[in-house]
Amino acid sequence: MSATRIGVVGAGGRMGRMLIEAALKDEQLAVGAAFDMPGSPVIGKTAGDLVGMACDVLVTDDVAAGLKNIDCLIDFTRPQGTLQHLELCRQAGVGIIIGTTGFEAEGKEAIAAAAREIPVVFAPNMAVGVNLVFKLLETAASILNQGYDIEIVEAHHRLKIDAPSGTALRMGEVVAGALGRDLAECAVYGREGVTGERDPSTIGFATVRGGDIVGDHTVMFCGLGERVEVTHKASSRMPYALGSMRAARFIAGRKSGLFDMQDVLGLR
Ligand SMILES: NC(=O)C1=CN([C@@H]2O[C@H](COP(=O)(O)OP(=O)(O)OC[C@H]3O[C@@H](n4cnc5c(N)ncnc54)[C@H](OP(=O)(O)O)[C@@H]3O)[C@@H](O)[C@H]2O)C=CC1
Ligand SMILES: O=C(O)C1=N[C@H](C(=O)O)C[C@H](O)C1
Repeated sequence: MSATRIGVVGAGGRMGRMLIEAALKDEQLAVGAAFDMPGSPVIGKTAGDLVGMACDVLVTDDVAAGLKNIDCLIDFTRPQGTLQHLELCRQAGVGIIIGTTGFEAEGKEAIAAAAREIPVVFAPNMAVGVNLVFKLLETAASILNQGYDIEIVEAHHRLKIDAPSGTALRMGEVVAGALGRDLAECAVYGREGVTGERDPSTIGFATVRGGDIVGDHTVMFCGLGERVEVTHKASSRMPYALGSMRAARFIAGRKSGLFDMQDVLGLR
């Protein structure tokens, strides 16, 4: 069987480089294209240059042209860029894996609409461990469903631009869903001043930003006399990249559909 050819957009970014490295080490995948922003210092370099490995695919800013050389695009950029790339993929009939976070509702709707024509994996966290945690949270919330206050704490590096993280928000959705609540109605994003006593129906979020923290998430179920904490800590971005490689293999040969990592990992 021939290798699935992937393209990486945002190739010079933290995740872009990790994705190229993971794909070059994967015998079932090949790097067919690499893209970054016009004017980026990585344009004109090879994908291999970015990771110190052998690969002479040039980094270009012409996504539309490069889609001809790939079966699937992997996008960890920014919502505005991702939505442009999504439209190009839709026009070219190429599948896309979206790791970008920070979308508004309109952006999520555009992704769902495109998935009616092309295969899309869209997940705020591609790491297997985090996706296991989503399942653990369903169980925890369904058992600790009364008398426990839920607080979600996340910590990331100083360069992260969105908050709370996409993963923290998904954790909130999972817990809210298991408790029959709507996160949009019960989320509290930070507290300041005289807040009054805690409303037991709320799910609180707290965000830490600093240094080179790769990504920590803790969901706390705080009762009287006991507290359960479910924590995931990433010490490398490679688990996100390896999950993305699994997603690339998952959509190979599919015609359309909106999937997440629970689908890719068979956890649904
Ligand atoms: N789902 C998951 O498992 C994970 C998701 N993420 C998410 O992935 C995204 C990227 O994270 P990270 O790699 O740390 O970020 P970086 O800033 O390191 O990389 C982003 C890359 O995208 C490029 N870019 C920025 N804007 C655009 C645009 N409009 N069009 C095309 N390219 C663009 C940047 O180019 P330039 O540098 O020239 O601006 C850069 O190469 C974030 O949303 C993050 O939350 C991160 C890790 C895991
Ligand atoms: O920006 C990051 O770094 C990360 N972003 C994702 C998120 O917002 O959840 C995933 C991971 O936590 C790293």
